[in-house]
Amino acid sequence: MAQNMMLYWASGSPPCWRVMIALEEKLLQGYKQKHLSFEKNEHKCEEVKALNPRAQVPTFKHGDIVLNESFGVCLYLENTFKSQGTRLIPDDPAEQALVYQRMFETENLQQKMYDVAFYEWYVPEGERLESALKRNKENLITELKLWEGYLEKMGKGSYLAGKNFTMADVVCFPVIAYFPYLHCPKERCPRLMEYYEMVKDRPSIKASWPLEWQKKPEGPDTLKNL
Ligand SMILES: N[C@@H](CCC(=O)N[C@@H](CS)C(=O)NCC(=O)O)C(=O)O
Repeated sequence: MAQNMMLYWASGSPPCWRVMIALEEKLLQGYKQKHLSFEKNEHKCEEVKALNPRAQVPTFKHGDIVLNESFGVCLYLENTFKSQGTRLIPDDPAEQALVYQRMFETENLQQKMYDVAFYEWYVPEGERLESALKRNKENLITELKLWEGYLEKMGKGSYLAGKNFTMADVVCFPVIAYFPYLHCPKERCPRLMEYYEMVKDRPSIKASWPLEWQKKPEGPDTLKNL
């Protein structure tokens, strides 16, 4: 089944990681894959460009079907292989609504984390402002408080959208994993860090753990002063 799937991916990319977790959860191991290096600009190759006009990863193909948005790939896999592996989107309307809510809210957490963690990467030297970085940090702290509140409300041992591991966890875990990796103080998000500890050894997550992180478990300390 998975042999006619192809994933173009790069290590450490949260969008790629979430697709890989979904593939694992849906028992689609054995898919074809190409690991591309950002450093070598391999994601800009003609093979990817032919499928994805933005030349980004993940780029995913199943037979003749091409999908290159990570949330889209995750939803496609769940719908196409509903009864295979972990059920990631519940049928109950209220539960389903919460899964979708947390899934798409992840974009906020991801962007606000990037705006601090990768500020120097995104903003050329002459355009950097202390005041902008400070504002980005404040925005990220406010966002983290929301997620802390969600976990607090659901109680200890809960996943992001309730008592079961769902698509909300598939898409958000790779973003949450960046906080300890980039040295975010635990006090900023103690509940998220408890959640991280609970989920990090799940087989789908371990099987897809970023290769660079395996070699060097600590990343740069760009979230240290949050
Ligand atoms: N909305 C896309 C975003 C994909 C994306 O931003 N990919 C990044 C890696 S995390 C990328 O390919 N960056 C290289 C580039 O844009 O040149 C998704 O969720 O799949």
